[in-house]
Amino acid sequence: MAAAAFLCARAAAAALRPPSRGLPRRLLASRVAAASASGEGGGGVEFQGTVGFLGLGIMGAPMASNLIKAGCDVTVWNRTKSKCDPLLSLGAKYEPSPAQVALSCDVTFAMLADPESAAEVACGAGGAAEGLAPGKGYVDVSTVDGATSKLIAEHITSTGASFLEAPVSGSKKPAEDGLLIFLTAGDESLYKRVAPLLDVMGKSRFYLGDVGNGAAMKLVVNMVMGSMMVSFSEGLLLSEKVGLDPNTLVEVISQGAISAPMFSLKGPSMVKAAYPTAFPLQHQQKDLRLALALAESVSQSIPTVAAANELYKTAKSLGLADHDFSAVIEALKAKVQSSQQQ
Ligand SMILES: NC(=O)C1=CN([C@@H]2O[C@H](COP(=O)(O)OP(=O)(O)OC[C@H]3O[C@@H](n4cnc5c(N)ncnc54)[C@H](OP(=O)(O)O)[C@@H]3O)[C@@H](O)[C@H]2O)C=CC1
Ligand SMILES: O=CC(=O)O
Repeated sequence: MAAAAFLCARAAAAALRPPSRGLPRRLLASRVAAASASGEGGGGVEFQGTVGFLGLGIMGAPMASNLIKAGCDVTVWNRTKSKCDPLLSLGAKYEPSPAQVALSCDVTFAMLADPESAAEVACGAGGAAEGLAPGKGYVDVSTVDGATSKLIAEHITSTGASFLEAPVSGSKKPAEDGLLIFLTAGDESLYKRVAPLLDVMGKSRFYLGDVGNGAAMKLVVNMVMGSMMVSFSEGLLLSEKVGLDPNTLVEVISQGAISAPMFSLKGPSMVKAAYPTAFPLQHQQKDLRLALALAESVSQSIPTVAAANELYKTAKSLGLADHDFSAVIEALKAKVQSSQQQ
């Protein structure tokens, strides 16, 4: 509990910290704005208690690590147990199932690969729901579709516990740096209760209302990102084909109105055909698949996303599922090659 109180002090201080001493002004503004919008007054909310973390992949491990470094009392679980070791070295505790983590913690976070694993870990045999009870909270930060999130919410709330969906925008590095953007929806009092924890892991947070809205926002953001990456890949390949230096294209783009950190970060390695994994390609394709279903549910056509999805599927079939999603450029290269052979 002492550790939790320490965390509260840190979180409140983070929300109020003058820009010159810490957060850039724009981050401070978004933090305070998000807090004000939810009626918290921008001063941070005290978190009291212990924290569980399920799923220690590319994102979950640094998020849990930041909570531990901030002084939280954290208990972890991961399907592949060895991934818990670095967190245990930092001071985390371990429980052998999601149910036991949820039983021993006040609030449990889950960062799983996809809808199937998120549902399994929350609702399956030995899942978190088995350890939940009134007064406890479950926060799912995985990227899933609204239907899965609602199913998990029903299961969790049937135990008397509270549920918040809170998918994140931002990749491996923002997760390491505590600069994620949380897109939350569901139980508002749980949102306020865990706000200090979100502020340790992220730079801003949005509360979007009913369960499903956070998932929908995340899918819309990621469908734009997935299409942007395909368009960028096409540009890199075309520039090379017409005799330009693709590195110069990256620099030109970085100085204009379509500049995006993603292009500057990934462009140089894409030119070298290197794709160190920050956001696995198979997760980007999953998000496009889920975004297409979301669009279909409201009869909206998203043809650019549909075309991009086909390229990610091709990239998966080329064995690139675990590479960074920027490896989608390899699917385009394969297309060019096969059209040249015809
Ligand atoms: N990487 C990124 O840049 C971002 C990812 N996301 C989203 O966050 C989520 C996690 O992504 P990320 O950390 O990159 O993915 P990883 O593939 O690195 O990690 C996936 C996690 O899910 C676990 N898992 C998978 N299947 C099961 C299962 N059937 N039962 C139990 N656990 C399972 C894995 O366990 P094990 O270790 O045993 O395989 C691992 O802990 C995804 O929904 C992704 O779309 C959101 C924003 C950014
Ligand atoms: O979901 C991926 C991200 O970078 O955000």
